[in-house]
Amino acid sequence: MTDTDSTLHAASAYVTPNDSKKLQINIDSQPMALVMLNLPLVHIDTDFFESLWNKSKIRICADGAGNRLYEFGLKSNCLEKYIPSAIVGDLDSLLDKHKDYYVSKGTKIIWYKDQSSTDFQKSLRYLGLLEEPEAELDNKKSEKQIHTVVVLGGFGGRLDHTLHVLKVLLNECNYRRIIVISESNLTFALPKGKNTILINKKVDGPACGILPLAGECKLTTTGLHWDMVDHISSVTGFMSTSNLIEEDIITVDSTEDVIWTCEFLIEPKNV
Ligand SMILES: Nc1ncnc2c1ncn2[C@@H]1O[C@H](COP(=O)(O)OP(=O)(O)OP(=O)(O)O)[C@@H](O)[C@H]1O
Ligand SMILES: Cc1ncc(C[n+]2csc(CCO)c2C)c(N)n1
Repeated sequence: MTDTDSTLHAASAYVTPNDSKKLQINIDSQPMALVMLNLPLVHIDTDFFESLWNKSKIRICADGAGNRLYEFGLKSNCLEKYIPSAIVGDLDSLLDKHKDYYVSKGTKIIWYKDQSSTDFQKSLRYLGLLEEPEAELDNKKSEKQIHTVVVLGGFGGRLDHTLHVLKVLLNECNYRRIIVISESNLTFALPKGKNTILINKKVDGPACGILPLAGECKLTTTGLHWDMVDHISSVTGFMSTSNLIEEDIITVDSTEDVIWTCEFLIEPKNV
């Protein structure tokens, strides 16, 4: 289905429960880690949240996200159900009452005091430590397992934080998959070269954009309403925003790492 040298992205199938595309490709092979950021959880469908939570092997709250999770748990009567593996950060936002509760339930509190990385970066740093193979056993080193990170709440709120999350997606895109789910978007980085994006029109689109935030690049695409052929794109020059998804498979060939973003809507049940 795809060129062998093309990077396959099946983000919406990966995060959506019971997506039939999962049957076609083995996208569940990478374990999921959930990283929650400090933004309101009010917009998220509770069934969708539960499915993400259950699929995740590791659940990390970035500092103040611990407060959000606590309030969400209290309001939806499932405080005990959602106990994070760790709360990570400089811990200037986490309330003592919430910290004490989660500690009593087994959550690890990880304090990184530096003031030059965000709590999102600190959360990824901690995840990296968890991924380190155990000490050698019988002269065999267990293999390092890289998680796909699903981030809840990356955008909206403060613009500096929002841009910082995008920067981190670009920084990490040649190392691990990170998928950001925000109020109405699904966003991830495409490493330079050929990319194939599998679309589920029930939840993805129609609006989408390709953001050349790592610098000027040349783009060739298929499957979009306004496709590009060797089109120069940059933040101060031409940038493809308000484009539309036409096909179930989109291809993007880029000379630089870029951000892919599309509308994403999980219809809440019982509405
Ligand atoms: N208003 C916001 N808008 C967007 N993202 C946010 C916002 N507030 C927090 N975040 C995200 O959630 C993470 C954890 O939030 P928290 O408020 O604990 O962060 P912080 O890094 O201490 O921020 P600050 O710069 O306010 O000290 C941040 O690293 C950031 O990625
Ligand atoms: C030039 C420069 N600008 C800003 C910060 C501050 N800063 C960046 S990330 C972070 C942690 C937020 O929790 C803080 C305080 C710095 N250190 N250096």
